Amino acid sequence: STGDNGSGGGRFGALAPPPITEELQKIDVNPPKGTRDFPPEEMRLRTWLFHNFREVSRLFGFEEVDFPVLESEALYIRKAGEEIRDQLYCFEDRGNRRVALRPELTPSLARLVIQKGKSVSLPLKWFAVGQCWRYERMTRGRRREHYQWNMDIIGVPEVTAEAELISSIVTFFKRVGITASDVGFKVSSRKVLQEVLRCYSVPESLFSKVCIIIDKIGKIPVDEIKKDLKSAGVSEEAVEELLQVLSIKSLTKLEEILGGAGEAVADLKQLFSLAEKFGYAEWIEFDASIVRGLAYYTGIVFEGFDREGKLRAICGGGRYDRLLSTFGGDDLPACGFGFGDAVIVELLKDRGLLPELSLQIENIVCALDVDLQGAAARVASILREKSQTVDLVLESKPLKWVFKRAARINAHRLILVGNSEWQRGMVVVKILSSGEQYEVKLEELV
Ligand SMILES: OCc1cccc(Br)n1
Repeated sequence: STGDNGSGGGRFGALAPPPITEELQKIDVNPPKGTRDFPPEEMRLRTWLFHNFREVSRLFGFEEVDFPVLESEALYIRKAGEEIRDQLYCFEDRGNRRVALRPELTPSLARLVIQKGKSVSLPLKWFAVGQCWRYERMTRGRRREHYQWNMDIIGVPEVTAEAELISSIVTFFKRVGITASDVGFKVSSRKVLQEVLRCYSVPESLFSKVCIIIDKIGKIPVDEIKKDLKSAGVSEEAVEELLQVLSIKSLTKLEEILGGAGEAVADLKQLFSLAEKFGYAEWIEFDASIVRGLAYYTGIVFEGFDREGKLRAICGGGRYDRLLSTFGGDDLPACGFGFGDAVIVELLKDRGLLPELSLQIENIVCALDVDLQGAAARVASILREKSQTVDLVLESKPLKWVFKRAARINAHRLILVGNSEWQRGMVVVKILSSGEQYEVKLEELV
């Protein structure tokens, strides 16, 4: 015997340690800052949204892909001073590897395309719906995760690829009831910037950095933009000309300034012509100030905006013909877009377009006697084998409870398994909307 009388005193009385009681700390039941739970109602809306993303991607002949949420940090280390770099959710794993929660999907797609190499035939039309992360100081109260729908076309140098992508987003908007009077696309090309910078002999090596600075137009004072451009190495004269050109909102005016020989004007004219053919010309407008905030864009860029000007950009994308070579691969023409799951829901709410999504269950099955629980389970299985949805009451409950649950889950009918009926191979069916009630043979239950 240990002489321990269980009082915690033990043989040596006071010397023994006190009994260890599990300190039950109440954990914080909220999700981490900037992240969301998706309880059933929110999950139904998310499923509806993603279903529309996937349906449009299917209509356009795109194949679904996905990648790890965790990627090598190296995929996102670009020296152009992007916001996405400053907000990288990165850390060193237990193998001392620098890793990051993906802030976007395009670099993963580029990595997979390189990995696949010649084993895939071009053009590739891939889409993904994936959670992306950023570590932003919560002072701005913004989220740290969102789900992005991406569609990408790899291997098509022509502007038809960008036109097709914009068409897919317009198709999505129309599916969910959004019209050209609700949203539009601002379209430009980074080649506009490139041609202006070349006129002032600004080195190509500054191109990405200048784009990232220009993308801050409207977000920080213009004097800061000018200061940043000059400290990046752009001459005062080039800065003034650049800002002038970026204020242009007409393609005709742009052609007057840049001339009609450059690729920028040619690409944009072709895109607007294709928009007419696709039937979405009323959705797009030229705006030279659009450059987007990712360093790797090289040509056409676009962003979806709400015409009331209340929300941040709904989606954005463009051409990125040089991304693969930054990962050591052979360059391939590429373009794509990202479409977040949060701003669109705010827009749908604003426009009264959120769908009515409630749980719909065809049958609630209940045993009227505890000895008939097995019989009720059998009825449930028979109905499920006929692809009928069944909520099986799993415990002995008063009928009042069953009717309340039936109402809560929007059950269409109540199947009651009672002794006298079961003895005759029957069950009772009650149509809950009408109150109609009848007996039916088990084998005839449909
Ligand atoms: O829109 C850029 C972005 C990237 C990751 C997570 C969130 Br929220 N937002």
